[in-house]
Amino acid sequence: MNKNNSNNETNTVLELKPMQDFVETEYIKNITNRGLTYIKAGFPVHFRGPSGTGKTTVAMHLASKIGRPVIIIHGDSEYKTSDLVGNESGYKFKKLDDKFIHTVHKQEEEMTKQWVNNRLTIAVKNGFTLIYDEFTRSRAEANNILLPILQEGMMTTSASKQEDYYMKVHPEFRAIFTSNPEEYAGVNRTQDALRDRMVTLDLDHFDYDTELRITQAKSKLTLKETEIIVKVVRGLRESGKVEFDPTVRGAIMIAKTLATLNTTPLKSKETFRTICQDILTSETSRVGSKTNQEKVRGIVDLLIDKYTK
Ligand SMILES: Nc1ncnc2c1ncn2[C@@H]1O[C@H](COP(=O)(O)OP(=O)(O)OP(=O)(O)O)[C@@H](O)[C@H]1O
Repeated sequence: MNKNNSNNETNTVLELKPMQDFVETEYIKNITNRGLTYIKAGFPVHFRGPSGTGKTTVAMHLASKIGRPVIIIHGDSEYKTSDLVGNESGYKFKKLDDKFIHTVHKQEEEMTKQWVNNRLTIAVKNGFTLIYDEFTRSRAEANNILLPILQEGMMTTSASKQEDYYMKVHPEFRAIFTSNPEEYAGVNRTQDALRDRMVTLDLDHFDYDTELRITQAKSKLTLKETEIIVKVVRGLRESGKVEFDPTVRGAIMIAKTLATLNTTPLKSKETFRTICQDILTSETSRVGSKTNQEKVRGIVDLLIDKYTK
């Protein structure tokens, strides 16, 4: 295992196994198969969509289908190219014992700077699958290094003075990207240039069947009880009156909280109401505006009455 001394993160190589409660509906199969087709054709795939639309999960699922070891990078505005590629870090000490002059045991310490590979280099060199989650969060200057990798199959380790200045990308190297368009701020030429070199698949909130099955898989409530939760969450989303759409995460949180309390929407409508109000106002109004929260409460109340009759 390699350590990145500059920020103390671990360059973990993962062997992805299928997720235990992974839900594979027609929608998920379709998006995964499309992704796999482009990967097989040699193109990087980019899953783009708002928060909670399953980008990271689909990326991991696709990576597990590719079947190679996986390296994950999470986009970060603080990243420099060296955080992706690696840098010279610390010193390697080598002690020399001069055995020829027996009377004088001369000891020398030879110091050589050590190159520490970071995750991108490890993936490119060994032909691993790279998942670059939320890549647009990193600055364009840091991501610049990806252009020749995706375009020419060549990595230029210009951030260093290491010997192999140009490194050929391993033929089994594959890259999967995710991004959230809500976070994509303004004109950023490198990010656009990168996007031209990948196939972007847009994800939206899950269809009813997928959202229902994911919520049920995570909570183990019955299908009938889970349906009520999912209908309330979708009803709020489809009302078009909220600041931020509630996601499958809201439905999962409500269902898991009810399961922990050993109750259900039909067993205790009032507990269900309180939990929905708390979780859904929290998910949909991020600045905590009272007017928005009141609006959400009103819509949620009506939806609960409608679906728990
Ligand atoms: N196919 C699936 N099977 C089971 N659970 C899933 C599936 N897809 C998504 N989920 C669950 O739905 C939630 C949201 O998914 P995920 O984190 O992949 O979305 P995302 O679009 O990457 O979100 P964000 O942009 O906020 O990171 C997670 O709790 C995840 O475990």
